Amino acid sequence: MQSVIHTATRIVVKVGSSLVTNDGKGLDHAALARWAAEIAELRRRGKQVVLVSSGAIAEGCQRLGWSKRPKAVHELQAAAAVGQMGLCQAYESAFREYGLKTAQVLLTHEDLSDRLRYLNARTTIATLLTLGVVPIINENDTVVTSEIRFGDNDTLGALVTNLIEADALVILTDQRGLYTADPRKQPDAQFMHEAEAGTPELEAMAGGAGSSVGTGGMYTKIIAAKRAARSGAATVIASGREANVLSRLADGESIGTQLNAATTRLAARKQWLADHLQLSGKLVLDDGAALAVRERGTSLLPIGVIAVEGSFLRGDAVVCVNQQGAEVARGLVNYSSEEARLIMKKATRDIEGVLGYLVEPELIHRDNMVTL
Ligand SMILES: Nc1ncnc2c1ncn2[C@@H]1O[C@H](COP(=O)(O)OP(=O)(O)O)[C@@H](O)[C@H]1O
Ligand SMILES: N[C@@H](CCC(=O)OP(=O)(O)O)C(=O)O
Repeated sequence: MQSVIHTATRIVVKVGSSLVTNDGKGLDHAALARWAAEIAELRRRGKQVVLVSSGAIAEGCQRLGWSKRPKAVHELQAAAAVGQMGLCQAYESAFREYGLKTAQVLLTHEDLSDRLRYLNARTTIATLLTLGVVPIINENDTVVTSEIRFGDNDTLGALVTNLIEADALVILTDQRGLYTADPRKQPDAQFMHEAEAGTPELEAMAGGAGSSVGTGGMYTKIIAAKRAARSGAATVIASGREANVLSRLADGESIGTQLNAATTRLAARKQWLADHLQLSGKLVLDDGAALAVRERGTSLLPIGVIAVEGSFLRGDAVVCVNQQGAEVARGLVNYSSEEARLIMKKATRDIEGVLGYLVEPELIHRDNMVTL
């Protein structure tokens, strides 16, 4: 089997607390340096990489001299705030060695469930990737309450994979990959090289949280793979201590456990936009725009829109129809209906003059649109 990472162009790499903090002993700078070197190598091969890193709470506890992870939420939040500083600093210097800039992105559940914030997060991360920056993502632990936390970063990694429509999620952990049972408890458990993500048999294989510093265990990794598969991404669970793990995966070497998505990315995205989004309005396209969007999959510019119907906000889903009323595409719109009415039929360069600001050059970016 050739690893999916060989052909993947956009990859989310998640590293867990136990790895990042050397089982809670403090930031493992040597490991961070290794991953930075590897991610730099992936970038050289033309791949875009987003890093989801845990470790803020564990590092914060270490810096505060707490030998045990506290139970109280406010203490966990304080520890995260202290530790996140250390994480950022360490990643920044590790990546600087390879001439790469990093960006800190802290997300909450609401950022991914609210459509406007979703669109903003998606656009910002895409922009960072285009600029050649490595986004380093963690949960914004300081402001979230226990009921709405992702809690473990496996879930966050999967949601980021969905958010940016990555081709693959790589979860680096302290085990070689997935076994038929927790190898800490059952030493005779069998190693699994490949499986389909999201099957009930797979969920049965994972015990609870494994290490004392991590929170998820293998169960959250399996659920993460199921979520990632919804946007058509495969998940690889592998050891972050394996030498050159990322570049070897990129060479196609089969390392760790690969959990494949049953659906393709394109099919998943069409399904998502077709099923789950309530349409808030309609844009009527002129013949040229309808043709360009449908045949060439281009972004929709304001100049190609001749009428705006309904009331919607930036980030809402709208339907695009041709002058005969036939549906051409659906997508997440960058401007509200009020703004869209002002800028329709206008060239992109005129948007700023009309509105006094430019949010995006397109009314709907091609990445946020599916043609039917
Ligand atoms: N079926 C399984 N295969 C492999 N590891 C498992 C399995 N079930 C439970 N585990 C445990 O999950 C742990 C990894 O999860 P966790 O400690 O949360 O890591 P991380 O901090 O990397 O997210 C392993 O050390 C292992 O003990
Ligand atoms: N946001 C938290 C991560 C939570 C956590 O422990 O995640 P993980 O180790 O991936 O199971 C932190 O930075 O400490």
